[in-house]
Amino acid sequence: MSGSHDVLHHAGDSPVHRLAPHVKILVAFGAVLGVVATPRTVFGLFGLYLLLIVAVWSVARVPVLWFVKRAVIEVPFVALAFLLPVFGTDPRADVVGLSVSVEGALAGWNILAKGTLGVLISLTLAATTAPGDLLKGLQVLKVPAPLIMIATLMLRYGEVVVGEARRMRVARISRGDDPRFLWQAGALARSVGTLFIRSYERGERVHLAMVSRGWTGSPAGSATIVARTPAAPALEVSKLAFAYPDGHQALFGVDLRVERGERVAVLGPNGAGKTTFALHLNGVHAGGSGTVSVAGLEVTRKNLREIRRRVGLVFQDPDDQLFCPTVAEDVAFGPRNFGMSDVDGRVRAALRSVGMEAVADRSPLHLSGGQRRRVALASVLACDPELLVLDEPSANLEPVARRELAELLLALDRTMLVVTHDLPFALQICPRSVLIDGGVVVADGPTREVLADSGLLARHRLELPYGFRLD
Ligand SMILES: Nc1ncnc2c1ncn2[C@@H]1O[C@H](COP(=O)(O)OP(=O)(O)OP(=O)(O)O)[C@@H](O)[C@H]1O
Repeated sequence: MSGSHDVLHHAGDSPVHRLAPHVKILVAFGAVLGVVATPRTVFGLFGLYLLLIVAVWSVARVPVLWFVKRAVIEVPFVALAFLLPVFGTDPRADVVGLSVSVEGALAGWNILAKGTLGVLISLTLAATTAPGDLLKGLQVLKVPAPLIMIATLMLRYGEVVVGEARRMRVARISRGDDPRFLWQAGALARSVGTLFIRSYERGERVHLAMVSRGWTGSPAGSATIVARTPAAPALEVSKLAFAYPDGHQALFGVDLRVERGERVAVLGPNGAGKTTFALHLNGVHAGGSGTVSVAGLEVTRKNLREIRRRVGLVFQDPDDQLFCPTVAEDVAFGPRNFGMSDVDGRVRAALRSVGMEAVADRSPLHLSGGQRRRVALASVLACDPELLVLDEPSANLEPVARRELAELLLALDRTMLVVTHDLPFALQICPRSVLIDGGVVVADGPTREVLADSGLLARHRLELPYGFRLD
C-alpha cells in the first residue's frame, strides 16, 4: 500500500495511539504554543520538554531512530541556525578561537530548540494518529470545513508524491541502482524531475475525478434539475474530434448513439482514444469539434453542472477517485457538490448497493483494491447518474472480485458505457459493443458478433484470452 501514512504514521496499539485524535491535536497544539512562549534562555526547560517527548515515544512504543530519520526535514532550519552566530550582529565573543555573535548565537539556539521541538511534537502526533483520524479530530474541534478540505487535499497530494517516489525507487533499485553510491546520483537527480512530472499528472487525474463529481472550488448551490427531453437518447455523439494541447490528435470524428437502458462496451487497442472519448461525456475534456448530448442536453460550458450530475464517470484507478478521510465522506462528496437533498441517505443507499456499508467509517486508503473499486463506484452512484461510464472496471481485480463486480453491474438499472480490454467481461455485461481505433468507431454491433469476428479483432489488436470460447 502506498501513502504518506506509511511514512509519517507508525501504526500501533499503545495508550497514545488510542487517545482520541481531537485530544491529541489539542495537546500537541498547546505543547507547541508552550514551546514557542518559553523564553529562549531558560535552557533547562527545553531539556525537560525533550525528555517529556521521548517519554511519550516510549509509551507509544515508537523507536527514537524512527523520529530522528524523519526530523531531517528540519535540515534547512538547522543550517540557518548555525549561520546566525557567524553572521550575527555585535557584541561578539571568542569561542574556541572563533568570533561568534552573542545575539546571533541566541537567535540560532532559539530557532534550533523551538523548531526541533515543534517538529518532534508534530511528528509524534502524526506517528500516533492515522491521517484520516487527524482529519476527523479537526472536525470534532469544529475547524471550518474549507480548512479541513485543504488539509485533506494536502494529505492526498502528500500521498501522491510519496507513492510515486516509492514506485520509482523500487523501479530504479530493481534495475541495479544503488542510491548509496555517488555515481548513481545522476539517476537520482533525473528521477526527482520525473517525480515532479508524475506527481503533477497524478494530481491532475485526482482533480479530474473531483471535477467530474461536481467540484468547482466554491460552495455548492442547490440542485437545479434541468427537464429531460423524453424522446432523446441517453447519449448522442456526433463527429467528435479532439486534439490534446501538445497537438496530438486523439479523436477523429466519433459518432455514437446509445438508447436509454443500454449497456455498451467500448473496446479498442491501447491508445485508440477510449479514455479520451469517455472524458468528453461529462465535459472533462472539451474544446474539440462535434457535439455530445446526454438525454437531450448538449455538453456545453453552461450545462456542465447538470451534465456532470447526469453522467457518472468511474475512473480506471480508484486511487484517483478517492481522497476523503472516510469512505462515507468520499461517497458524500458528489451529492454535496451537486446540492442534492438527503446526502446521508444517498450515501447509505449507494454503499449498500455495492455491499460496502460496513466500511463507511474507514479510510479508503486502508481498503483492498476490490473494495476501493466498489467504493469508487458508490461515490458515483450516490449522485444518481443516468449514464454510468466505467473506465476499465475489471482491471487488477482477482477473479472473485471481478465476478462480484459483474453481478453488481448487471443488477444496476442504468444506461452504461464500459470501457474495457477484458473481452469476456464485455460479453458478460454488455449486449452491444463499439470498437474504437485510431480515434474513430470502426465497428458497432452485438458483442457476441463483434467478438466472433476474428479478422476484425486481429486488425485492431484485440484477442480473446487463451482457452476462452464463444459458445
Ligand atoms: N494528456 C495527453 N496529452 C497528449 N496526448 C495524450 C494525452 N492523453 C492521451 N494522449 C494520447 O491520445 C491517444 C488516445 O489516448 P487514450 O488514453 O484515450 O487511449 P485509450 O484507448 O484509452 O488507451 P488505453 O487502452 O491504453 O488506456 C494516445 O495516443 C495517447 O498517447
